[in-house]
Amino acid sequence: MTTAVPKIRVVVLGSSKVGKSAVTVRYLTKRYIGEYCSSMDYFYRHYVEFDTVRTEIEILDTSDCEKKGCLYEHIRWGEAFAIVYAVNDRHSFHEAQEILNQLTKLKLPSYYTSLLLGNKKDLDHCREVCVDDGHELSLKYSCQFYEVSAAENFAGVSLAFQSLLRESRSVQLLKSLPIRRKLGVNSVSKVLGNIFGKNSKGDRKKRPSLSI
Ligand SMILES: Nc1nc2c(ncn2[C@@H]2O[C@H](COP(=O)(O)OP(=O)(O)OP(=O)(O)O)[C@@H](O)[C@H]2O)c(=O)[nH]1
Repeated sequence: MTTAVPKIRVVVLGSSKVGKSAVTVRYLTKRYIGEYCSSMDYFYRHYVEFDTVRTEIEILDTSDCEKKGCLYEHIRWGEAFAIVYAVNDRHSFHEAQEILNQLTKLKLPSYYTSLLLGNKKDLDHCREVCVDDGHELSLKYSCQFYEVSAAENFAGVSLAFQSLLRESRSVQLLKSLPIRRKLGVNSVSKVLGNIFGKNSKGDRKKRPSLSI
């Protein structure tokens, strides 16, 4: 009997021209491509390995979905979300906040994971959004937060996507556990500890590796 390959559906959202395609392609290919055809959504399929388990990743890099009116559809489809803004564009930060707001309204109470990504960190000289604003917003919506530059390097972008995927995979594993009775607080902390790398005494275990 063949076991199904686990799958994570990722949606990349954000205002126009913040670098959604740039960060997505940087993550997938390590390359930076300056210009993309706007007004198109791009769909990618990609595989990563979590603790020797091959996982299929589907990434939807969206474009102008507020104007096209397909935000709702994209939010319904995805289970992990990267919300991108540009640090030199205050308006894009407000739009990111609006998307996080919509996510909360449309997705809860089902599980989803989200990542707030401040792109174009290299344009520090014309910054309109400070790091603290990003942190604050991520705390408000309980999402991960990274500032990156798709133009300048691969490492930051890769780390951000890996964290989002790892959290999403952990949530999937938790959901798939055959819980027949209510777990006590200790049991829940044990399960979380196993996934996030702590044992029940609070000692940190070696983090499982992720190769892409
Ligand atoms: N300086 C700088 N420019 C960037 C960076 N990332 C993307 N850009 C530039 O920003 C512009 C928009 O990038 P895209 O990746 O097309 O942005 P997008 O959000 O996918 O755009 P739409 O699909 O039209 O909404 C391009 O000119 C990129 O070269 C970055 O990290 N730093």
